[in-house]
Amino acid sequence: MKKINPNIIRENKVIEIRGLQKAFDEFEVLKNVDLNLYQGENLVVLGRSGTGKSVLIKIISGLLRADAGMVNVLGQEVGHLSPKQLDALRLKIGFSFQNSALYDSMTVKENLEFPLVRHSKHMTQRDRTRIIDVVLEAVGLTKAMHQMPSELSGGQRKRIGIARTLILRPEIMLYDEPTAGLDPITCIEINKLINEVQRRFNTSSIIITHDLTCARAVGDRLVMLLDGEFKRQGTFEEVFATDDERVKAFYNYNFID
Ligand SMILES: Nc1ncnc2c1ncn2[C@@H]1O[C@H](COP(=O)(O)OP(=O)(O)OP(=O)(O)O)[C@@H](O)[C@H]1O
Repeated sequence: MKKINPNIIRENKVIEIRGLQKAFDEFEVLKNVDLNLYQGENLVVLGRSGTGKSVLIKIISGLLRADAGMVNVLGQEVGHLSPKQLDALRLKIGFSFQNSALYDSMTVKENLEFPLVRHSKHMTQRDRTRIIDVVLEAVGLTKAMHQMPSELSGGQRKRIGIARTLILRPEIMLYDEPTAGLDPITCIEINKLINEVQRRFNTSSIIITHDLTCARAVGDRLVMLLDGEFKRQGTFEEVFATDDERVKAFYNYNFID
C-alpha cells in the first residue's frame, strides 16, 4: 500500500469539477460528476470499460465539451477558453496514453527534442540537451538516448513516453492505463516511476486504470465511476469496504483467478 503523501496541498485544487454531464444522443455517459484533484496528489480513477473515463479526460483537456457543469483546470474554466487559451493550458498537462506513440523513425533523443523544438523555440541546443538528460535520468534510461524505439521493450517505450511528456514540465499528468499490456514486474517498475515522477517533478496526476495492483501502489486517493457518477471514493481499503456487488465484482476480477 502507498505511504501517506506529505506533499498534497488540500487547499489548492488543480482540477475542480462540479455537476458535470455528458451524453451522446440518448446515452448519458457522465450524469453528475463532482471531482477534485489536489495539488501534489495521485488520484486513481477506476471504472468498468465504457463508463466514461476517457470522456472525462477529454473534457478536462478541452477535447470534448461538457453538456452542463463546471470544469476548472489550474484556475481556468475549460468550457470558456478560446482555442489559443486551450492550447496554452494543454501545455501544462502531460498526457501519457496507452500506446505511447513515439516516432519510429526518430531516435529517443530526437523524440524527446521534438516537443522542445516545437514549443520552446528560443531554447539553446545546450539547454535542450540538459533537459533531455534530466528526464532520461528520471525515467532511468540515459543509456537509451541514441536508440530507436523499435530497439526498446514495451516497458522502456512506456518510460520514454513518460519522459517525453515530462519534458515540457507539466503541472498535471494524465495517465491512461499506464500498465496495460505489461508483465507484472514491468508493471511494478512503472508504478514506482509514477510515484517518482510525482515526488520529483511535483506533479498532480490522474491515473486511469483497471489494474488494482497499480491503483493500490500509486493512488493517494481512488474514485470509482458507477452509473455516470463517482459513488465511491477514498483510500484503496475504503473504496472496497462495501457490499455493493458492482464494486465487489471489480475487486474479484482483479484478485481471483
Ligand atoms: N465521440 C463519441 N461519440 C459517441 N459516443 C461516444 C464518443 N466518445 C465516447 N462515447 C461513448 O461513451 C461511452 C464511454 O466511453 P469511454 O471511452 O469514456 O469509456 P472508458 O471508461 O474510457 O472505457 P475503456 O476503459 O474501455 O477505455 C462509451 O459507450 C462510448 O461508446
